[in-house]
Amino acid sequence: MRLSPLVITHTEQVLREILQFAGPADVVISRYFREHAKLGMRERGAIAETVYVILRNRLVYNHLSESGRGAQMRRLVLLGLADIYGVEALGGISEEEKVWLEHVMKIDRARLPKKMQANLPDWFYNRLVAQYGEDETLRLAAVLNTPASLDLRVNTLKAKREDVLKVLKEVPVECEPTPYASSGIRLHRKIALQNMPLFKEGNVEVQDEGSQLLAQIVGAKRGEMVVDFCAGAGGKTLALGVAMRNTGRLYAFDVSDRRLAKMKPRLARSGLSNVHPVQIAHERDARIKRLAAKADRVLVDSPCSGLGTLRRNPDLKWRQTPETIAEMAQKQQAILESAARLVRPGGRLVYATCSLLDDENEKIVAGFLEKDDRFVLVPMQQVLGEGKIGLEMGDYLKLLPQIHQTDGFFAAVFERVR
Ligand SMILES: C[S@@+](CC[C@H](N)C(=O)[O-])C[C@H]1O[C@@H](n2cnc3c(N)ncnc32)[C@H](O)[C@@H]1O
Repeated sequence: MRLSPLVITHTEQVLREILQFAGPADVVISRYFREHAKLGMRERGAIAETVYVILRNRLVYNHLSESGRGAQMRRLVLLGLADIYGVEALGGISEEEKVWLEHVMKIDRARLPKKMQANLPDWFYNRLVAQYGEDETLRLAAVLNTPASLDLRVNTLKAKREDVLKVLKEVPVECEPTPYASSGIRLHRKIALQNMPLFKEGNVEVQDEGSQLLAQIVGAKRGEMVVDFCAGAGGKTLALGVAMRNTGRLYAFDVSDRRLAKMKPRLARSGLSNVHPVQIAHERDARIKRLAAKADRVLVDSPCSGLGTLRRNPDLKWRQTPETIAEMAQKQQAILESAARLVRPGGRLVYATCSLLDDENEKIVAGFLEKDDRFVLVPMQQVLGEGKIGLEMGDYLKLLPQIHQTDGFFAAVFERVR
C-alpha cells in the first residue's frame, strides 16, 4: 500500500511546530488535525505515528540526515516514514531521495556511538548512567524509545477480570492478565475502546499497570477517609474508589479545574459515589486545613518531569532540562509537606512520581524525612506483602519499563507514628 505524498508535507508541518517545544506534542497534533479536518483517518494515523518515531529517534535521525540534500525537516520525515512503512511505500519522493533513503536504511545503527543510540539528551543520559550504569541505561533507553502496550484496569465493582478477558478474546483482541496488578489486562494491540460497551458501561478504564500498582500500594480500605492530593483526571482516584468498594470518603484534590473536569465522565461511568472532587488554589489552600490529621491515607501522585512515561510522551525528554527538574523538586517537596498534615496518627502517606530521576524521588523522600520526624518509611517489601503483590523491591517501589513492562514509576510509603 502506497502512502499519499500529502502525509510527507503534513508531517513536516506538524513536526516543525512540535520541534519548537512550546507545548506537548499530542496537543499540537490534535490542534493540527482540527485545523485540517479533511485529513483522512489513515493519513492522521501515519502523521502521528511518524512524528512520534522521529521524537523517539531524534539523535540517530539527526545524524543520518546529515547526508542527503534538501530541507532537513523533510529528511527527518522520510527517515521516520521509511522506518515504519519501508521505502517502497513512500509516494511522492524523487529518485534521488529514494537512492539516499535506501543507502541510509542499510547503515547498521548498532555501530553508532552508544550515547547516540540511546536517543536521550546528554544531561538526562548522564544522570541515568550515574544511577543505573551504562549497560542498564542502554537497556532502559531502548525500551523507553518504543511505544507502550495498552493496559486496562477492570472496574471490579462492575465486572470480573476473567469475564472481561473472555469478552475481549471473542472480539477477537489478543490480551492477557497483567503480571502484577490484580485487575489489569494487557492488550497486544491498540483498539477503538471508546466505542465498546465494556468501556461505555464503565467496566474498564485505560491505565498503565504501573499506575494500577501505585493505587494498590495505597492500601485503601472500606469505610476509610482517603485523600488523593494530586488527583488530575482521576486515574488513580477511580482505582482507589473501587478499592474502598464505593464506601467511606475519597477526596480528589487538584489545582487544575480542567483536569478535574475530565474526571467527571469517568466517575459517571465507574458508578462510584464516594468521590469528592475539590479544586484547590495551591497546596496550602485553607480548604485543606479542615481535614488536618483526619485522613487514614493520603496519596501524593506528584507533578513531575514525566520522564518515566517516554514510551507515551517522547517529546518530554526534549522539553525537560536540569532547570525544570530543579523547579519541580521544590514543588514536590512543598506538596509532600502540605499533604502530610492531613494524615492522622497511625495513618499512611504515599509519595509517587512517574520520574526515573533520584532528584524527584529518593532525594525528595530524604528531604521530607529529615524535616518531619512524625513519619517513618515503611519498607516497600512490607507494603507489597500486605497487598499480596508479587514484586521484589527494597525500600521503594521502582518500576522500570525494561524490567516490569510498565512506565517508569517511583513510590515511597510513610507511616505517621506520632
Ligand atoms: C501526575 S499528575 C496526577 C495524575 C493523576 N493522579 C492520575 O492518576 O491520573 C499530577 C497532578 O498534580 C496537580 N498539581 C500540580 N500542583 C499541585 C498542587 N500544588 N496541589 C495539588 N495538585 C497539584 C496537577 O494539576 C496534576 O494533575
